[in-house]
Amino acid sequence: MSGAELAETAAGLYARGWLEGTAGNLSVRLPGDRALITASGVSKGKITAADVVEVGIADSRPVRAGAPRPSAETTIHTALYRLSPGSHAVVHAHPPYATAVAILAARRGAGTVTFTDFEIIKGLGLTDPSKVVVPVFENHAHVPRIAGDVTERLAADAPPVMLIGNHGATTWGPTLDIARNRMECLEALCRLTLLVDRAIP
Ligand SMILES: CSC[C@@H](O)[C@@H](O)C(=O)COP(=O)(O)O
Ligand SMILES: [Zn+2]
Repeated sequence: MSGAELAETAAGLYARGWLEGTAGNLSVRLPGDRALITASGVSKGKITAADVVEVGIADSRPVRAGAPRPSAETTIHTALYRLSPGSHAVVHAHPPYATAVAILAARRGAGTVTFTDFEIIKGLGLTDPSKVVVPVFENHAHVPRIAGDVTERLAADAPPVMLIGNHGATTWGPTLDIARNRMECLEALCRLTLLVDRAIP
């Protein structure tokens, strides 16, 4: 896995309008309990090899001195790698429909959003694709607090997708392509739900 693969996937998501401004962050797991993550505050539409940072999964800190500042959401990525040893990539984006659902869920104080009987649920790779309960985490200003909530609340059998209230979505999986596909599936679920006006508690 390399910075070039992160850049290519990020550019694709940016082109879809899911990473406006400097929004979004992507990472891949590296050997040796490390991860390669996008730098903070740069346009993910045009990142280069200079805009990715190696961090430790245990401490979320850059491995090398003088590296660019890693994503502000590094602690969420590393929490997911610690919770899910089979996951090798994490994608965070602000896709419009998923973000709209995250806003509605936060307004209603909903800790989960349930999607039922959509064919696209199968794209999440669940054992039972008839229904998916997506956790919604509070968007604390201090991001490590969100990571703490993820560590505390994410069940062992949780789906590989989550929403952050008033903010966006994060997905993960065994490869970067799969984590990106899951983001597309979550966005489709949110779009369909808003189109047919169902599912939000
Ligand atoms: C455009 S502001 C968005 C940020 O606050 C954050 O939510 C985000 O997605 C990107 O943060 P970053 O630190 O660049 O990885
Ligand atoms: Zn974000």
